[in-house]
Amino acid sequence: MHYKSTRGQVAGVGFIDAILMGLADDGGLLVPEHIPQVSAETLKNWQSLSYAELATEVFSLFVNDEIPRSDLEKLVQDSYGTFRHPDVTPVRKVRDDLHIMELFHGPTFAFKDVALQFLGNLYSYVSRKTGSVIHILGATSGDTGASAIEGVRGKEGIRICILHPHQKVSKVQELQMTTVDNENVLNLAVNGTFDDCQRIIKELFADVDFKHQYHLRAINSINIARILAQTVYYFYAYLQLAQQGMTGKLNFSVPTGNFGDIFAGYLAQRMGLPIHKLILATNENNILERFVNEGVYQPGEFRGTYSPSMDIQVASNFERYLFYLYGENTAEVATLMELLKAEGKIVIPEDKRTAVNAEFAAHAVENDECLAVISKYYDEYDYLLDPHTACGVAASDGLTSADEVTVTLSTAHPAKFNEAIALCEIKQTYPEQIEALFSKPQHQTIVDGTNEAVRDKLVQFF
Ligand SMILES: N[C@@H](CCOP(=O)(O)O)C(=O)O
Repeated sequence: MHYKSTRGQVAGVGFIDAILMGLADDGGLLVPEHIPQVSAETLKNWQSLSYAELATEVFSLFVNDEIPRSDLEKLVQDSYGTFRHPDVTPVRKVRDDLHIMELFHGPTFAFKDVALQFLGNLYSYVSRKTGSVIHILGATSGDTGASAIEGVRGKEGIRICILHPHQKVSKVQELQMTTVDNENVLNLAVNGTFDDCQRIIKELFADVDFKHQYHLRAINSINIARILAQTVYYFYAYLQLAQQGMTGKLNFSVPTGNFGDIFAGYLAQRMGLPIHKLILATNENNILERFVNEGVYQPGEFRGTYSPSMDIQVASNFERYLFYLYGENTAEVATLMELLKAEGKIVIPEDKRTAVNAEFAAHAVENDECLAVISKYYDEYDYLLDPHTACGVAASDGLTSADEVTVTLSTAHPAKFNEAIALCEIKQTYPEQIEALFSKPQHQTIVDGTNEAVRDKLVQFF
C-alpha cells in the first residue's frame, strides 16, 4: 500500500515513510492510494478474533510487507497488552437501541490510547530498524498529549514535545501530562487555545526545512497511523454485536472535535463495514455540526465547555473528508483549502450537501444539555458518562430512528472530567492511577502562542 496527499503533490509514499512524514510535505494530509475492501465473508471470518488479532488483520491491509507479520503481531500484542479490559474496547448495552463502546481502558483513560500505544511502539520499532531520529511534536486539547507522552516516555531514541492550551484542559488532563518526569518529555503550556497550538505545529511541520532538520514527527490525527488504528474498534463493535445476533441498521455516534475519530468510522464504512449512519456530536464549538446541517465550514468564536477535548474550531481531518467528498480530486481540495485561508470559510454546493447528509447526521450539544444527560443516565441507567460521551449520547438520543441501534463511542473515563461531574452533584471515586497524580510535582513551561516562541523551545530541546 502506498499513500498520497490530499493536495496532489506527494504520492507513492510507503507505510513507514507515511508515518514518519506525518503532515504531507505539500501541506495536505496523507490518505491510502486505494481503500482496501473487506467483504461480507471476511467479516464473518473475523467474528471470533480477539481485539489484537483483528487489529493485526486490519493493519496488514495497510502495511503490506513493510513490516513482517510476526513483527506486526508483536507490536499489536505489546500495544493492547497494556489495557485494563480483556476486550480492549468492550461494548456495553444500555438500552435496546443504545450501546456504549468504552474506549477508555488504556493507560491514560481515553480513546487516544488505542492508537497511541500502537504508534509509540511503532516509532520505537522504526527507530531501531531504520535508525530514524524520532522527535515528536504534538498539540493537544487534553487527551492526545497525555496518551502520546505515555506511549513514548523513557523510550530510547525518542523525544516528545506537547503543546497544550494553558489552563484550558481539565485538572486531571494537565496532571497526566505535567507530572511525567522523564527527560525525553517537554510540556509547553501555550497562552491561547487548542486551535493556536494546532496552528503552530502545522506551521512548523509545513516548514519542510525545519521539519527535516529537527526530524519532526507527528502523533496527532494528521498522522495516518492514528486513523488506521482507530478504524479497528468500529469493526470490533460491529463484530461483537453481530456475534450477539444483531442484524438491523447500525449507527455510530461519535463525539468529535478534530474529525479524526469519526473519519476513522467513515473509512471503515468505505472499506465495507455496514454502518447505517454516522452521527457526529459536537459541543458548543460546533463548526462540524454547522457543516453537516448548513453546508458551511467556517470557524466561529471559541467557547469554553465541559468537554474541553472538543473545544476545537478548526478540525484537522476535515480535509481528508473533503478529498473523498470531491471524488478524490486533489486540485479541488487544494483550491478549497486556499479559499478557507483567504476567505475564512468553505461553502459547499447543494449536490455535495445531499452527499454529506446521506453519510452524516449531526447535533451540537449545549453546556446545560451535556450536564442534563450526565445526570439522566446516572439516575436512570446507573451509568456515569464523561461529558464528551454525554455529547455523543445526546446526539444519539436525538438522531436514532425507531428501527436503528446506535453504538456511542465513549471517548474518556469520567474521572478525567470531575469539573463537570461535580456540577451534576455526583460524587465519583477516582481510579488509583488518577488519584496518585494529585501528589506529584508538575513540569511545564508557559509560552506565548506564537510560532517563534515555540520554535525557540524546540531548538533547545531537540
Ligand atoms: N481532542 C484532541 C485534540 C487533538 O486531536 P487529534 O485527534 O488530532 O490528536 C486532544 O484531546 O488532544
